[in-house]
Amino acid sequence: MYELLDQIHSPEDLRNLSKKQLPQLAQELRDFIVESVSQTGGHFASNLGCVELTVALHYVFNTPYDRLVWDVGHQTYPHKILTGRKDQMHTMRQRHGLAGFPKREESEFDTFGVGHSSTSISAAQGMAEGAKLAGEDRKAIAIIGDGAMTAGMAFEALNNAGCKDTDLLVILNDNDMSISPNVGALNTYLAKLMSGKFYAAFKNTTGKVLDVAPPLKEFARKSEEHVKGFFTPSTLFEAFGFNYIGPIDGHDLDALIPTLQNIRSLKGPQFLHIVTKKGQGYKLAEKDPVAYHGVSKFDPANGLSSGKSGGKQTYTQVFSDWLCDMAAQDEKLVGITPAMREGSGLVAFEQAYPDRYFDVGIAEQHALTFAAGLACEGRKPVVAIYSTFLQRAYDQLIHDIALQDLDVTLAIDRAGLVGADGPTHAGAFDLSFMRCIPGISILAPSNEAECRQMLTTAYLHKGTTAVRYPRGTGPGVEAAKTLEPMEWGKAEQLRTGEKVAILAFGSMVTPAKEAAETLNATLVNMRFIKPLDIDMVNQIALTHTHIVTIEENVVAGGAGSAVLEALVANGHCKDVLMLGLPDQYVEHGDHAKLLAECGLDAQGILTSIQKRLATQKD
Ligand SMILES: Cc1ncc(C[n+]2csc(CCOP(=O)(O)OP(=O)(O)O)c2C)c(N)n1
Ligand SMILES: CC(=O)[C@@H](O)[C@H](O)COP(=O)(O)O
Ligand SMILES: [Mg+2]
Repeated sequence: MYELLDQIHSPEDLRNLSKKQLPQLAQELRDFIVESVSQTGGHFASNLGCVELTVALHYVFNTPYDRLVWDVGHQTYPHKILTGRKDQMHTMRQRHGLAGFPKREESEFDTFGVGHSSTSISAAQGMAEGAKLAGEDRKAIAIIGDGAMTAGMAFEALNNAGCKDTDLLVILNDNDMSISPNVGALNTYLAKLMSGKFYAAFKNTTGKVLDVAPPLKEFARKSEEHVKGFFTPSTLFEAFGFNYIGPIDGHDLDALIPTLQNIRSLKGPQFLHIVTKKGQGYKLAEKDPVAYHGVSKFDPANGLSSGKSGGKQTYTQVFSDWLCDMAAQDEKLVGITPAMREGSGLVAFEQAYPDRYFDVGIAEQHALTFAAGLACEGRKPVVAIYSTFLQRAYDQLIHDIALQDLDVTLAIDRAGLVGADGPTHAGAFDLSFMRCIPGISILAPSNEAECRQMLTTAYLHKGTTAVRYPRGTGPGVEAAKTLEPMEWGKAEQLRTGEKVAILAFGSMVTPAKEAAETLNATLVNMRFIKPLDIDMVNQIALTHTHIVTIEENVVAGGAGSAVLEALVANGHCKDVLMLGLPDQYVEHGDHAKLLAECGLDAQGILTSIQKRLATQKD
């Protein structure tokens, strides 16, 4: 039972509370998040850090008329709870349940769909300009973390918004953390602001007392100057044309609420810098915000279980081991991550080779062009990147790397569906968008051992190469300790059957095995999407009547399309069934169940082929 929280069904209810009741509400909200996320899993520490800010925003602003635009969106559980979704929190990130990120279809309070970072300022500015054009006085507020603030897109938006007189409020939620500790010059700069004249008291208090909270007179004066246009910038954000306010304690409602109320009446671009603690209120998360960034189910009394999973190795672990082993063999190897050290498996590499490790912040575009520069100087860059985030760096992949035939290896994790994070994070498109780039080579392993071998193969191959592998574990084929490459461009025929040939790519080789057995079909592990093994395709076409392609990528433009193109180019006219992800966004949920929904589990593959055969006469 939550005395106040149970009565809040919309922000209207929240706005009917007295200010005095808000600290209790915040405490209940925090308790509820601990209870609920410990039962469902999901993003955790950032949500605890955002409780007071969320209460204050919905209290002060007239949501949903006023637009709250959250960056990344992994910190929006308090927002979801306060906007009528408390009773659905137990469905978090499950199929047909609540999404882990804001989603426009889910609620009118979710003004903008997110998952990828650093979009909030642009979107909020668009909304603010839209309101102005419509003659409406609504407010637009972007809430962005210090990690998300490091991306180029955020600065593109500041650069644009700061020269307009549009009413836009940017709130920087600075907790000195990205997923791992935040990096870069901006982070150093924010730390300086923190330790400066404004904020001396915060660090040594329980977070309740501020020397200068709220600095109302100060910001009223500054904003008057700002409007008059003769103010001298003293922070980076002022130099960008914003009226800078802060830093203030983002856990202190007595500071947040009057500050926001005052800002609300100000005109032009406003920038509020708040300081929070990731994991606030749950000691274990405060102590280890990296581990508690995203969690699986846990016992709130004891925290995350520290015992090893004991299960199979994940592909990420295979990559992590390979990277360290290859780095030991080749001193030219350098490893790059755009802010995904843990997720991409670079922790061990950073520890062993700190000088050759580069966390460039949330900056995928920069990560690739930076790799290109290193390659120009004879280094051998390995960029570890999630498939979905590589989308951000498409031009850099073409223009800065492949076009110049630079020797860069992309280790593309989370290729295919990712499960609970849903469509914003699915690696559904990389085969399609990379396959058309001249000069690039693309490999997809069917198991862990092959993953290691392919990483070696790609790394030793001169030129731009990509190895794409899925989230989580594979079939459990233990990787060798050696660094042996495989034969370049050659597929592997796993089974010889009759009439039907299944050409499977990467993660789809294992589920295709059952169908191949049942149908007495030929099964080929294609291994290379580019260069495609044309000899194999020709030989299959000459000896089979039906060809089936299977991939964990959208069918449109993917690996099956490559096979189709090869068949046409070589004059084969065959019945081809192309299986893969559909031409729609696959929602969040359990990975295996989603694959089954897409017909990409063993049974689904068999059924699709049988249906097709039933419609064909040979
Ligand atoms: C374009 C993009 N790259 C990487 C990520 C992965 N990612 C999600 S949250 C996060 C850290 C964000 O840090 P911050 O904005 O400070 O929020 P905090 O987690 O500290 O609350 C990262 C790197 C992402 N969502 N989008
Ligand atoms: C919000 C975000 O982008 C990350 O926290 C992401 O959810 C991590 O995904 P993995 O769990 O697959 O590393
Ligand atoms: Mg942060």
